[in-house]
Amino acid sequence: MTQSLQNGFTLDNHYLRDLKGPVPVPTQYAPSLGVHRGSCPVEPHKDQEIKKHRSAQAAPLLGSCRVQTPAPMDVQMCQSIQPCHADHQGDLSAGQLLKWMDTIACLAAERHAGMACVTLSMDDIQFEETGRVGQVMTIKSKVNRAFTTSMEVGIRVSVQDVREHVERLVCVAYSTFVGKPAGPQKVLLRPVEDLCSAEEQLQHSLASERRRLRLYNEQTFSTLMIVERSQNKIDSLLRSNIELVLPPHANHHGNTFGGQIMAWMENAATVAASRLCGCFPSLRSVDMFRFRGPSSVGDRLVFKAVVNNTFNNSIEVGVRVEAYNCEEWTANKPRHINSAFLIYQLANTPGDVPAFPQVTYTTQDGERRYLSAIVRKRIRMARKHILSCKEEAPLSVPWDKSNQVYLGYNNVAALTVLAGKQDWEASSISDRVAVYVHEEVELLCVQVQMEVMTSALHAFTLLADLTLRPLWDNHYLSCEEVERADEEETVYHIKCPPINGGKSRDFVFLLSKRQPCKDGDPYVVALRSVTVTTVPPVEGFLRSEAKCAGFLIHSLGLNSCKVCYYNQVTSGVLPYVAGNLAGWSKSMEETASACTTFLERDLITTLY
Ligand SMILES: CCCC(=O)SCCNC(=O)CCNC(=O)[C@H](O)C(C)(C)COP(=O)(O)OP(=O)(O)OC[C@H]1O[C@@H](n2cnc3c(N)ncnc32)[C@H](O)[C@@H]1OP(=O)(O)O
Repeated sequence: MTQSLQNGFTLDNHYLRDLKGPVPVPTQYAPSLGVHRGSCPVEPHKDQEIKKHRSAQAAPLLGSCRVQTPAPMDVQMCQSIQPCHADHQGDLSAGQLLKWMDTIACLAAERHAGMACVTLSMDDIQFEETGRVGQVMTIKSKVNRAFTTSMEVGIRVSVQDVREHVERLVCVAYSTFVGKPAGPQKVLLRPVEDLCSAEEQLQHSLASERRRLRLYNEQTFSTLMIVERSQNKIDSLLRSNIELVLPPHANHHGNTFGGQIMAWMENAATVAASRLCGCFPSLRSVDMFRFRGPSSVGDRLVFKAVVNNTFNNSIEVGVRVEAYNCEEWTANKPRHINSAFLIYQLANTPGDVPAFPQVTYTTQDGERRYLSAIVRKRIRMARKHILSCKEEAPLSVPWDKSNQVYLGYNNVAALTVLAGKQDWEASSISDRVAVYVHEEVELLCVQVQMEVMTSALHAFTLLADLTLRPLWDNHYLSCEEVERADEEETVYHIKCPPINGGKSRDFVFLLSKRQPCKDGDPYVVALRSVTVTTVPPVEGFLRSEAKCAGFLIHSLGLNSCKVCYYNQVTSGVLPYVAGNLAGWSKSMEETASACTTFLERDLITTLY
């Protein structure tokens, strides 16, 4: 049963949702020990441990204060979309949605911290749907994990047409909040405990991975910001907009409401995007809003929006927010309080090929923004795949010797199709190694090209013997031959080390190798996962799968060749390439160099 409360908040008999003011707490949600939430009773002996842990957590620490608070719960808001929330086309304005999301996330954060909190950042958001006037938006939030002084709040937004009873997902977002310090001391947060459901546990562990990504993102942003400050040129496309912060724009602590700042940013970006396109592109995603410093009533906020680059079906608009109080305004000394990048797409009407006008740059600063938009697109793509953690249907096919011809053909054909894909984007290029990525809707592939000073046949011989791979690839702990069907098809069992605190993994691969049929054809070494009854799951290893991977080796002359490695990224492979895709690791380049060195050494003679 659900009761309606003011401002669209609801309180139901499963979750305490309205956190405004002193709402009576049902006994099962009380923070006292020994009580349980939902179906997760606290065992008596654990009860003592938790008590000890909590009292330790509650002790004040040097230079900080520690707050003891009730366990975190879902907070939920339902809003009926009114004309005042919508744009001129009757769609819910993204700015209004951002305000609701920020409010609801803040309430979850404040419940966990037991004190006033401020938004530090809101991560990338991908909007899957929009809402229309008359529909109902449901926005839920929950603290997934508290770190030291910051905590991650997960936000889920869905929309429902009440006549249809079908709820559609609008977006999932993650905000970071910190306790609002009363003085110079930072507030240390107690950890999130009593993770009952598998989903809560999953989100708790994923939160630290997401944190890693956002802190890495922060470094990238700061580098960009340093360049921006040092170059004081304004591109012709840059548009400025000013807002005066009035009392209705403040939050419940008297600072400028974060949701309002995001809504103004979205407005500035939308104006820049629609002026460029001459139509109304829709906001599809946002690259992290980072609240760098506070602003308050009376500040003038200047929003500088510029279209950085246009791609095949999207454009990126950068928005920078500068705040001035009266004195700063006179002295022309702004405070940089926020920056974000917003991605727009044209609505796809059937038969329409969306086309964006090309952006050209005329200044050095314009060029920097143009190029960094390309880099951000790649990082965004990587983060999307890393964070989506999609469950896949089983990818392995049963290995059956009687079906060897078909399986081998299938293996080689899949690699040939993968290699034939167009639109590979360069990710890193050095003298002898180049890494490329290719993305389609649900598909992410990587390609590593190496120039090797050895004959194509020599490289093929070494690469087609997978038992040699641990000698140059430190992603391989070991590789054992399981079954050699004939000269061309062999099944191997590979064990891989754990990465980034994950589990060790193992794979069972069918390797199919082919010599060129005619001059100019490449040598082929194709790999895909198979299931073999003689290799059951191994304790301590997570059985993982690869759908399509392998090498194409092109001869460039007697003693040189180009080796191209391809991999269609699956959830089992992703942990090993995630760092590369997001830009914090160079492991692919390092492995490629090790491979080149290995192929150029005359190992055949030493090993046989
Ligand atoms: C009703 C909705 C609520 C609102 O309207 S709030 C109004 C809008 N927000 C604001 O005005 C806040 C403005 N910002 C600020 O005042 C300061 O930046 C703020 C939030 C106090 C933080 O300042 P500092 O403490 O100096 O920041 P810090 O560098 O020491 O980091 C503190 C914790 O944050 C983390 N952090 C840094 N950059 C991050 C990022 N990009 N994304 C997520 N987390 C990030 C950092 O690791 C640290 O966390 P931890 O202590 O390791 O747990």
